[in-house]
Amino acid sequence: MIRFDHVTKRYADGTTAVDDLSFEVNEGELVTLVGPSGCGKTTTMMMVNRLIEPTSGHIHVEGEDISGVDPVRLRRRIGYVIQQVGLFPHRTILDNTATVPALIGWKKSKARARAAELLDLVGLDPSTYGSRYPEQLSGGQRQRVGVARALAADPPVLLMDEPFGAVDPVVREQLQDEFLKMQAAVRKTVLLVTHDIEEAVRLGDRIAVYGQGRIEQYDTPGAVLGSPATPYVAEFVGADRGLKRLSVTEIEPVDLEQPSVARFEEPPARAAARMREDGVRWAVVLDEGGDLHGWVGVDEASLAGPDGRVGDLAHRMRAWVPVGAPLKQAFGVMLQHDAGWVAVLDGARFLGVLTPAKLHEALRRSVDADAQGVARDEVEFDSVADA
Ligand SMILES: Nc1ncnc2c1ncn2[C@@H]1O[C@H](COP(=O)(O)OP(=O)(O)OP(=O)(O)O)[C@@H](O)[C@H]1O
Repeated sequence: MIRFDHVTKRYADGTTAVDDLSFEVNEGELVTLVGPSGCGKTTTMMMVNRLIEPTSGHIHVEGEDISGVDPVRLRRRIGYVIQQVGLFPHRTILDNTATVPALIGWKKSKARARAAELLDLVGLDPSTYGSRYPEQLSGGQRQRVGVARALAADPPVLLMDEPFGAVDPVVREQLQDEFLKMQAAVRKTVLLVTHDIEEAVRLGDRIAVYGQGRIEQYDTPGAVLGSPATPYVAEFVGADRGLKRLSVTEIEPVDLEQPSVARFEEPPARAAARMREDGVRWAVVLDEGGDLHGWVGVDEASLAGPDGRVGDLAHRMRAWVPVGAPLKQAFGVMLQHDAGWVAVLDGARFLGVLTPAKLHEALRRSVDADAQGVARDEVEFDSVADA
């Protein structure tokens, strides 16, 4: 979708900002360009919409060599979001958002309807915010308008230069979440520049880690954090990359342990006998369909009368997460509830529990899976406990 072919940019003063760069961004993919100040990220991005011309090499967008495309026509296909947003101060939010559709000749009513739709998409109610002026919005809200405006003419490609850089960390995280949700719906091809490795990891399907004018590693967040290609990348992603990796590694069924099970309808005494046999203090309570109804302790099940059902004794399971959630979330839930494990659910269905040992194993398994280029359940793995 976007392809760089041996692209070099040398400025007039001799600075080589980008040095023989080749990489490709697939359709619908969000690629983050991350690296220290002055490494050439913005130059890379601005060559895509021809605000900067390469010294040599070729860039293709949607299969077309852009050096032959009229820049104005090219930019209509490419939304552009920058940190300073650049809203027109004397135009309403609705008119600001409708700028590009109006420029390319849409009827005013159609352009405004589209703008209202986009404002809604970025979480700003057009009936409240549409008639306001930029100075009447918070920084975070202005940033959202910037995103809405860039999407207004429905361009296939979106370039974003530090789009969430100007807001505080809490708002930034919120904007990132909203943007990810939106991207899941609209699936644009996105190049996003950031100097923040956390942001790069959080947003990118793939990350390009820049050294001086060059990409040092181009891979998924998991792979970059798990197996940095060079000492430079390792240094850049930081010593706490194991922690960062927790937030990009999803819980999979292969990571889970199966605890003792007590059936919802069975007599408590029977469940208690089984728990004693298994040498455990508690069991999860499941119905016939495998849905989770909480947990029950061995002592209370032993003490219950002969007529009851396990289901009547079940305690609510507070420590749980959905399958596919990041390991970091599971870890957070464990700490929050001071629990030694968390239940993992697929809807209401119980899949197993994640323990700290299994969490560690999942992390190691995902590092190996990325290094070997295979799925996580294909990794041959000797756990510490087996050794
Ligand atoms: N017009 C210019 N003339 C000369 N050198 C320039 C020009 N624009 C940028 N540079 C230099 O090119 C290099 C790359 O700049 P670029 O803006 O692409 O970096 P960046 O990675 O986006 O940095 P930042 O994160 O600070 O924005 C830097 O050394 C910069 O000083």
